[in-house]
Amino acid sequence: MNFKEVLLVVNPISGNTDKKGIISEVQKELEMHDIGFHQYTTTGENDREEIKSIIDKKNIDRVIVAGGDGTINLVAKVVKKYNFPIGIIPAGSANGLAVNLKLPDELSEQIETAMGDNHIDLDILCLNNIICLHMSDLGINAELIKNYETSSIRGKFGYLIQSIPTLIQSEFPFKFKIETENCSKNASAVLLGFANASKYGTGANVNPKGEPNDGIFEILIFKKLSLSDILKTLRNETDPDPDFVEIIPAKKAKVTCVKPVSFQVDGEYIGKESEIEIKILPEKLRIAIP
Ligand SMILES: Nc1ncnc2c1ncn2[C@@H]1O[C@H](COP(=O)(O)OP(=O)(O)OP(=O)(O)O)[C@@H](O)[C@H]1O
Repeated sequence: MNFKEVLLVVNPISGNTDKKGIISEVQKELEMHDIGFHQYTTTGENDREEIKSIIDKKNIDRVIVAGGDGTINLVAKVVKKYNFPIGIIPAGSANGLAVNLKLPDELSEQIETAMGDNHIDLDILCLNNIICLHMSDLGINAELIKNYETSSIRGKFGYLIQSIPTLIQSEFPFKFKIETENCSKNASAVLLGFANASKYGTGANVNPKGEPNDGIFEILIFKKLSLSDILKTLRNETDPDPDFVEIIPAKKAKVTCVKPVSFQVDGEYIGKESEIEIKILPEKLRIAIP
């Protein structure tokens, strides 16, 4: 192992699960290899500043994140300036990035991967100056996340409960103008996705050709809510019907909304937006993979 000091960043609320088992296993493994163990528990406030300060003061040379996509995104904002990889112990409600990176299900294998030498240099999308590692979207999914964040029930069940009022209240379809380096078009959609990977955290394979390290992102125009097509994506069928989802690869793009539309990045609700500028940052994020 070519690192000496590890910071474990733990989100205590993510996925509505207790993280004591993860913390003790990571600590045990590091002690066995004579590697320094440091822990930071997120509070939801000033986490970036606190993490940066620990990395600098303790000469941290690997960060392991135990949380969901929102926590990984938070850590990425700090760590992308440093040269070491981050390891991921998936511990969120829907671990979209972990699903796409095919991280193992067993904690012992997750720890082994997080401390291993294999890595991927992940593209980092930037949407209106907000970084995205996995999936962002405008429309009904962001409305669902907004309703989830204001409710008291966490975890997957919380999302399920919010899906019905979200469907009833939503004013879809939303109208957009999409401009990329290659095309300009108007679109009407239930959801307009910006994908740096192929799957949502549910495992729905909505962007079968998407790779997280190819220097390209995909704009996904979901034209209708179709249960049969959603089930096909969940069954991992890799040939989506163009009447359900149209996919536009791009290196940069601008999307203008006819009316402001709810917007989310890596599972965090941002707000209602009228215009989104999307590009890929020149720097990459190094993540340990199996
Ligand atoms: N101690 C804390 N108390 C409350 N919120 C926190 C705390 N630490 C982090 N957060 C919030 O957790 C969110 C990130 O959660 P993450 O996406 O990693 O997991 P998740 O299980 O997908 O989350 P959620 O249950 O919200 O879907 C951020 O909004 C962050 O502000």
